[in-house]
Amino acid sequence: MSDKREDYISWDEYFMAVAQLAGMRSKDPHTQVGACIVSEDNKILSMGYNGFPRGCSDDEFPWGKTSENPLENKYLYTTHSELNAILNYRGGSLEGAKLYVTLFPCNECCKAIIQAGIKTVIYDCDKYADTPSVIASKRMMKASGVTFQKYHRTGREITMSL
Ligand SMILES: Nc1nc(=O)n([C@H]2C[C@H](O)[C@@H](COP(=O)(O)O)O2)cc1CO
Ligand SMILES: [Zn+2]
Repeated sequence: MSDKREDYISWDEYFMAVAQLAGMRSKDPHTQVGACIVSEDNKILSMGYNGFPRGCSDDEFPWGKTSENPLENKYLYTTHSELNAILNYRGGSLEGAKLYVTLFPCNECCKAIIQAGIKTVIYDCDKYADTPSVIASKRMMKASGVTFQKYHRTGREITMSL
């Protein structure tokens, strides 16, 4: 009998890699975010990335962020990866689920995460940690019993031929 492989990827590597892969679909030139929602028993339930809502053309709506006119910037139009992942799930309840996300959730997604019943957030980057949005998000997660933990990078590199 042959021994099993030992260099298989861990659950955390697997789900964060799926979140990263989803983020690669984003058209945002500055920040690409991906999310993957996983059940308590490690089944992938949903995925999402940041982008404009259905029907709002990636070629017609603005991707910039520096115009003085807010209507000419992306912020009023983008759906965040986490909200997309929640809304993409049509299978019922997300109660007790885990969310893998490449960037810490903002306060708006945080509210959706809490109300959807997601109980654990595993995030990679936290580049907006000092903003009121992320500070508020962490405050709400703590108050409502949603635990958040930083993903521990392993340094493993994965290459794929497509
Ligand atoms: N957690 C998040 N999930 C997301 O999907 N986003 C999206 C919204 C924008 O499309 C982009 C942020 O743009 P910028 O301000 O870094 O140029 O990432 C942003 C955050 C930050 O809280
Ligand atoms: Zn958000």
